[in-house]
Amino acid sequence: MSRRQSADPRRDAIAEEQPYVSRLYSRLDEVRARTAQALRDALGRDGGRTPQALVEREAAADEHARAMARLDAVEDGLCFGRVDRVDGQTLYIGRVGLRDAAHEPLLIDWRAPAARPFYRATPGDPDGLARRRHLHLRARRVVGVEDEVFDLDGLPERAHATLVGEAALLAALRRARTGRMGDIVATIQAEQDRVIRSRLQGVLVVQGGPGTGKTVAALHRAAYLLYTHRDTLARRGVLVVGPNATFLRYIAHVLPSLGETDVVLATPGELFPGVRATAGDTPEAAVVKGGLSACGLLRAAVADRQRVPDGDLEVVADELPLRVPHAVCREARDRARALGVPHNAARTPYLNLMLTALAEAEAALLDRPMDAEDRRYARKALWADPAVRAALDALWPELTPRRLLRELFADPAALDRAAAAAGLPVPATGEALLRPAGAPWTVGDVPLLDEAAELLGVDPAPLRAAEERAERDRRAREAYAAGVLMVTGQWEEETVDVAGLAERHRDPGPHRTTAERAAADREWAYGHVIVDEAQELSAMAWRMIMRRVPTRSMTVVGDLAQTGSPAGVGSWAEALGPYVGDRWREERLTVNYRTPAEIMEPAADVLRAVAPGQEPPESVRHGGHRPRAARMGPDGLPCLVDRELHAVGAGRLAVIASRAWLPAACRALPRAAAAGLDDPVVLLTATAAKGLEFDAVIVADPAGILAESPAGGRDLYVALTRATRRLTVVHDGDLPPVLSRLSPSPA
Ligand SMILES: Nc1ncnc2c1ncn2[C@@H]1O[C@H](COP(=O)(O)OP(=O)(O)OP(=O)(O)O)[C@@H](O)[C@H]1O
Repeated sequence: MSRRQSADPRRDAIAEEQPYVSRLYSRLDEVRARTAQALRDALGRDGGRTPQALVEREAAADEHARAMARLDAVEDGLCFGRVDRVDGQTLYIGRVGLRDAAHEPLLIDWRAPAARPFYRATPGDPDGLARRRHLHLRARRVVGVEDEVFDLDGLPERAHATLVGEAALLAALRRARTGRMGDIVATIQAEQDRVIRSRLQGVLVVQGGPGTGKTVAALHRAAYLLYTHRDTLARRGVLVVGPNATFLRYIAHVLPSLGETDVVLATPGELFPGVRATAGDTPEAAVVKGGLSACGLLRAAVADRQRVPDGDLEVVADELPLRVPHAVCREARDRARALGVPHNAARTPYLNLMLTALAEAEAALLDRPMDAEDRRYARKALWADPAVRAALDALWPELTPRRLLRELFADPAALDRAAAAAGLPVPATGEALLRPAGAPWTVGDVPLLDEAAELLGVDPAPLRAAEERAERDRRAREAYAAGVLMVTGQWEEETVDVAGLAERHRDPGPHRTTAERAAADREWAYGHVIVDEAQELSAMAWRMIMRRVPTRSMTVVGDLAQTGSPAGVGSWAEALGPYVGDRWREERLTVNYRTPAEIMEPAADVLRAVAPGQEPPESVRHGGHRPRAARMGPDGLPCLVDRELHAVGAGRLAVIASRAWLPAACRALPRAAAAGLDDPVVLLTATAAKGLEFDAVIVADPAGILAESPAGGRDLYVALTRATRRLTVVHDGDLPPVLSRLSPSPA
């Protein structure tokens, strides 16, 4: 280098990097301009006026628009790393891959194999690197660099040898929270990188304590898989399942910031198209609905809708009193059941048998012989009679999943019959499930709706409506095409046919992305499914999710020590065994990036009490504010909130309260009660706080949280581990013994 070295090597390094970074941004601008032009061309293209051509144009424009969005997403922090290999090669690592005009790589996408050593190299195993450099950019300017030199001879044995880019990592962790999760491309750690780059096939379980980066690593894995297997996954889509809408909003920004927008994010309550369930169940109902014995309950409930009249079937049709003997009705039902097809599919054969029996009763009454043609006609005429239709509908109705469940849960006698047939306790099962017919759908209902859809078969109503619509459209197109041929004088030409011309004018509907199509289709098979907070899922929810991914290509993320749902799983083997046996692999994340060691101490006491076998994760950060306990009632909260807010400056604060304190806390903090995650202060229950984090946390009424559910201890563990900087526990009675480490101080 010809430039003279100054006394400040860091400034020299910044000056050394700026020209290369500027070149990267110039190249990014060129690629953007090219993509914008391609988008304009696609929009302006006149490929003909047929609907097909319009859709093709829309699809091409959509592709370019996405590429544009991807390029826009990488503006901030385009390049964040550089590696100098021992073989003399230097590579720059960034959010996207860029090549120069001669196709030589300028910037390596963080997901490319060549970027791997940037994340994996440690002093103990430098993976071919002589040096790793972290670059910090602000608005296209290099403002900081930080080097790790893998000079093994010069390095002592260090306990933190597993941390990658420690200073950059700590700087990232010290930043105030914004209410939204951010990406971590610049500071992914080696154990997280193993999760992110694990192969697509099979089930990967990521088990780790709070704050170990399970969620953020899983989202980077989605981006990595989409990059590495774009062909398969762009076609089939990726589904990310998260526990609730607040959590999905919290993580929603991560994938777009990595340039990936085509992923379906859904809660378990949204996995049945057309239903958005948010209501919870009582613990008793959650246990009944979540256990696999709910399958037997639903099977019995469907069988209960395939009825035989108490005596003979008697119907007055067209003023004739018709009678079908009880035994014939029973035989018709048993024969339809024996077909072994779903309820709605077996209805047509059942109706045919019953209409034939009624037609024969009619013929006998009129003393009229009947041939096959007469029988067909008589069946049709009988089916048109409202009295006949009502009688047969009552015996074998056409059912949708919603109707089956709504009517079952509102009918105590039907619940008892189904529970008894399924070998479940009577009347306890019915008492747990009974509710008014108009009650909203609960999250626990959704896997049951899905199960019911399997038992009932295709919902015939929308199918019939779609068929009728398609037929109407076809006739309209043919009439239009015939008109065109008349006007153009081609009517007589044999080479032009009306149906063919009509087909060319078929409107295939608006272009929809894979994610949109997948989210609307219950039977969509995703290319990969990521399940976060997976410990909360019931056995029935697992059944539903497994239907969405027949290839079993999945990432299952969770912490068994944080299970709050009474229907949640006890072990990963229990959850996954029924679907993949023992063919799943596990990665463990062991380092806590969120909670400082001082806050983890009382949390670890709680963990030892509620989950003795589980180890708390090791905190990266030490030496922060010591957590404390304060005796006060809900009316002391506003003052404490003000003090804590002042202490965290621009950061975010959460009050996590027991359900017992919630009404009074809402009155004391009305703004926080109505707030979202973007607001400075938010009031939540421990269940709602799962997966989230805040600079400061006030845990209100720990004794209440402990007492409120069988999983109260785990809920308290979740609440205590949400803080990145400050934790205060407030209580009006005695502090629970498990928190005795927190010395009470006057409020
Ligand atoms: N390598 C990293 N670099 C920078 N920040 C990180 C890194 N890994 C994790 N974090 C940060 O640590 C915090 C915790 O991550 P995350 O929410 O993914 O943890 P989790 O294991 O899902 O926690 P929980 O089980 O409590 O939901 C987040 O703010 C995340 O951005």
